[in-house]
Amino acid sequence: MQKIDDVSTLVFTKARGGKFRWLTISTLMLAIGMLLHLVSPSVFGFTPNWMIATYCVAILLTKPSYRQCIGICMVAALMEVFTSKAAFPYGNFFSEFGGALVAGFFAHSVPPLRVGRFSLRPILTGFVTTLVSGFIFVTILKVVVGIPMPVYLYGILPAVAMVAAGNAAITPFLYFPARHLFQTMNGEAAVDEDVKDSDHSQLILKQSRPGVISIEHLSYTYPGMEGEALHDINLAVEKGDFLVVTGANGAGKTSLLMAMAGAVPQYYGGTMKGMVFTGGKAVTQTSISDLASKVGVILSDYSAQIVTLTVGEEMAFTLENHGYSPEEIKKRSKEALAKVRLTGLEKREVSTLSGGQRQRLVVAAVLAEEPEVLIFDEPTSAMDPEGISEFYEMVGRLNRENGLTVVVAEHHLEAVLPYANRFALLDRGHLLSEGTPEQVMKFMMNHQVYANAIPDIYKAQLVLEEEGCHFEKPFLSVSDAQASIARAVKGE
Ligand SMILES: Nc1ncnc2c1ncn2[C@@H]1O[C@H](COP(=O)(O)OP(=O)(O)OP(=O)(O)O)[C@@H](O)[C@H]1O
Repeated sequence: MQKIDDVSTLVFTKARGGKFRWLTISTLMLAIGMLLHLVSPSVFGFTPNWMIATYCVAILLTKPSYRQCIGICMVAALMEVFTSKAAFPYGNFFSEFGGALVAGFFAHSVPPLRVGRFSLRPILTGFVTTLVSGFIFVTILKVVVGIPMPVYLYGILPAVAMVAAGNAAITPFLYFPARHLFQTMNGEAAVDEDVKDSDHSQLILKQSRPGVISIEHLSYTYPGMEGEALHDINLAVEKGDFLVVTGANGAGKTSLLMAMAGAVPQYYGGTMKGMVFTGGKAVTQTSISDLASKVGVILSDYSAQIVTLTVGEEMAFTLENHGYSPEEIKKRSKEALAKVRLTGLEKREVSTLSGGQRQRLVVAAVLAEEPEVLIFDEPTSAMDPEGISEFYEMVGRLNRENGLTVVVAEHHLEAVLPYANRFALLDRGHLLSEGTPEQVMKFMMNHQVYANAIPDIYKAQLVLEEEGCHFEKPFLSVSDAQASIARAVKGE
């Protein structure tokens, strides 16, 4: 174990990909392989092994772990066993086990070996994997069926080499279009064949200051992007804080929130410098699902987080996956629904709820997991002014009464700032100012950065102060202003 004292020098790279990207891509590739296997076109008189070629492509595209490679290849072997005409088809399980290790090795440890823009790796992977897998298969066949040695040596082994050569030819023909297709579907940088994932498992990383979330020298670049979305951010979120993060479009608010939840870089991939500690753990050393039980995230597109038909089912969904008993699920659901004022709606169909109620349902489902921190990414973008006030009244209550730490990315400052004790301003990936709402608003005003977003009521206070008035508290809401002006008029 290596102890790292200065996290500012740490660099973490990860190829983009959700947890199940390898599974979806390999399923698709194997289905294509099966289809081609059944149709069996031949190349120069030899029938290539389409199943091996397609799993090589899936493994090269997604770089799954060795265990996942074996999983993919066992599915391929099963398909081969069902369709094989060989005397001992079960040999496929052994041969594809070998194939999985070889293809995994090429994906993880062999560089792309470029000739111009063209990578030789798919050719080599197709050839060597087929050679090794084929050798294992025919050798098992020889032992089990009793093939004579001369036939094995001079007939079957050369045939294996020919099939391997055929696979060397077809693998790039499958690989490059598939790569192009996934890039088009997922964005330019979806397939990062040259990115070698960092491994922090052997490092001892210590948070340098207290806080449920500590962001230390964080810089982050999305996969395939040139510029940094976040640059050298240092920010700590203490237990019980209500932190609002603001900034113009593209300032980096969502990226920062996703870094707090570990989705950056673990889900999005890319390159991260520095470190984020959430719940006392470095995000690169904790799985996203572990982080999710500590940090609940409500996305701006909250509807995408609803996966079931009724309110009760939605509440139970994640808890069931965590293995809670039916009694515990019922208790947690009831408590969480009460916190968001949706008591008694368990039987209601989600489609009959209003937008605001749906959002509160998503909050309740997250609350039922009893996280320490709630993260909201621009939660009010689709709400009317009344809905916005009601929403922040609820979030403020969860913060004050339930002791939940809250982080919100928000443009509409008027409704949220009365509940916030901390405020941060981002501008083109830089944290320009951080402190109390009053300190940061003064900074925004003085430097004219995103000053249009400052609530009018606070601007009115600044005008009055320029005229010589003095108020003890900042005007964060109309009621703050009324109370302060009333006290000033009475001369208190
Ligand atoms: N998935 C992605 N891949 C590549 N670049 C991205 C991705 N998401 C965001 N970016 C880029 O990162 C930068 C910061 O974006 P981010 O979404 O974090 O900003 P934001 O402040 O939340 O913006 P908005 O208010 O518009 O939601 C922008 O330049 C954006 O184009």
